[in-house]
Amino acid sequence: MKTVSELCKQIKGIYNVEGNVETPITGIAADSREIEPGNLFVCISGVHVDGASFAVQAVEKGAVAVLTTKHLELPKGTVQIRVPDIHHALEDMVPYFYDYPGRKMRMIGVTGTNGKTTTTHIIAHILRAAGHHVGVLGTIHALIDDEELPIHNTTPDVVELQRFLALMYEKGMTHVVMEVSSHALALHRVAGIEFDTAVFTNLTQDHLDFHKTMEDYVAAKAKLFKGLSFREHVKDNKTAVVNIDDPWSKDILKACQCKVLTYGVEKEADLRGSNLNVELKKSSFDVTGPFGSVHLNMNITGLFNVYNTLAAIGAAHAEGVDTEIIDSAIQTFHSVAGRFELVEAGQDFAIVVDYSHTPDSLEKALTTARAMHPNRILAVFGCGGDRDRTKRPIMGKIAAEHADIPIVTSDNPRSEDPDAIVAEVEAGVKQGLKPGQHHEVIVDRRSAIQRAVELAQTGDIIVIAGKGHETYQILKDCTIHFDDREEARKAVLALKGR
Ligand SMILES: CC(=O)N[C@H]1[C@@H](OP(=O)(O)OP(=O)(O)OC[C@H]2O[C@@H](n3ccc(=O)[nH]c3=O)[C@H](O)[C@@H]2O)O[C@H](CO)[C@@H](O)[C@@H]1O[C@H](C)C(=O)N[C@@H](C)C(=O)N[C@H](CCC(=O)O)C(=O)O
Ligand SMILES: Nc1ncnc2c1ncn2[C@@H]1O[C@H](COP(=O)(O)OP(=O)(O)OP(=O)(O)O)[C@@H](O)[C@H]1O
Ligand SMILES: N[C@H](CCC[C@H](N)C(=O)O)C(=O)O
Ligand SMILES: [Mg+2]
Repeated sequence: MKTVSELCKQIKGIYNVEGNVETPITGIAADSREIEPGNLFVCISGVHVDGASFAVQAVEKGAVAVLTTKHLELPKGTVQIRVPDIHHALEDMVPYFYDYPGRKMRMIGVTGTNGKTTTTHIIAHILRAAGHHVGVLGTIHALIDDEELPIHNTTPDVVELQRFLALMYEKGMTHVVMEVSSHALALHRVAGIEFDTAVFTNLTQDHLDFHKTMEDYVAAKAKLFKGLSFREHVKDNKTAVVNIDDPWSKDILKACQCKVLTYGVEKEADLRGSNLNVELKKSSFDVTGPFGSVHLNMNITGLFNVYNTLAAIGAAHAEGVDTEIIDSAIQTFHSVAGRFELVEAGQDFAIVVDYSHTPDSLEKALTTARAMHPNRILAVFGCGGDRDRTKRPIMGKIAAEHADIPIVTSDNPRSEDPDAIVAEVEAGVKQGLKPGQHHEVIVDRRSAIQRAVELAQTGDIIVIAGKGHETYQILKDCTIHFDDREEARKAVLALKGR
């Protein structure tokens, strides 16, 4: 526990305190619904609401102090810490409050547009095989060894993140493998963490609603690698693991002042994959690296997963794991939920549920399906509401070019009109269609999946893209339970029962 005075001493800029500075603080929360007695409540002005409007509620729940930019009318006795910039103050205070857990464990960060979740899971699997206690933070969940905890964002805000890290340290984790999103880097969510190994997977279009340009997007990603140069604290021995085949790797390499390990398939690299052989449920490839050459058999498929595996091998190597352990762990790794996941309900065609929700990942998923030499590919996909609109027609065109039958549907429309979103996607589909090629638009996702199953013939592959592991559909007024895997299975069983 620390006092208000101790916390305030960390603030690098100006601040003003009203109330008893010796008040002890039991925890920090930016969400009034999560306040526990003795906590400091942080008022964040968000996209939807101003956290300050929940300050009174937070105090009623037991908050003893409030961090705010403006004077608030609060119950007597509540400490008010006023700062000009909440985010800067949080960066200074929160990691200190939790005793900098991100400096006491080996921290491995993975950034890039696609492949972060998959790569973090492969790295964690290898580190566990080497006998380490590993925490994982990312899109699907947080893992502390094999204990699973829910998470709000791919990379949570500084308060939630430091709380997770403190818990991981307390529970004996020696390593943390985490996805570091560009939002997190731009919004300083990873403040106070000293990364040891950082991985760059790739950079292609996404999130331009937030970053505006690709240059701004890569600059955010590069921050992770600049951070590897800090020599302020006790850690040393830092490595950047970089996909050299990606054209944006030049910008990442410019930011690195530490050891670099490159990986790739096309260009000369420290770790190079070759002789790829893909099947629906498995694949194999050769990897040549500092340790010589090995042939690897994997239970995951696709060229994109060769890249993810090379990245993971590089990170594990940087973390000092023996080559034999790395090789055998790769061969016992099983896929991540919702990433090229097969739905098998006795049908004579394949159904793949995949989390591709960007132009590049959709193309990768469809070309991987094509490499299986299917009869035809049916692609059921959509684009999220309240997200980068410019990717909609691009994804539509890609689906038309790489699938035989594109079926446009809804994917978390959020506050937007679902009909308007699918219309923007369909405009792109029309640009990519070949003469005589059939396409459909079915706004209701359940009906779209049923339709694909009805249309499927022996030897086809249906790729249901965009939602992967998600078990919900976010609509304007509510979020409903929705799971592509369940829907596909139900659709097959219903068809068989007819
Ligand atoms: C645009 C964005 O980044 N939004 C994040 C932001 O939400 P917001 O600004 O809308 O917050 P808000 O709802 O207005 O609330 C403001 C404040 O009031 C507080 N509040 C709110 C309600 C209440 O009853 N009591 C209360 O105290 C909230 O806790 C918050 O501190 O702050 C929230 C709390 O930290 C985040 O969960 C939320 O992420 C939303 C869910 C989101 O979807 N973000 C995406 C764009 C994102 O960050 N994605 C990246 C990349 C994903 C990837 O590509 O892998 C990620 O890392 O997840
Ligand atoms: N290295 C890669 N390059 C391109 N596409 C990939 C790669 N790895 C995975 N994909 C595709 O992207 C989808 C999402 O993969 P994954 O969840 O690992 O990425 P992510 O970066 O964590 O995504 P998010 O930004 O949503 O967190 C997969 O379902 C697959 O279709
Ligand atoms: N991390 C991504 C996930 C997108 C998943 C997709 N199903 C959608 O809702 O657009 C985002 O928040 O943009
Ligand atoms: Mg992810």
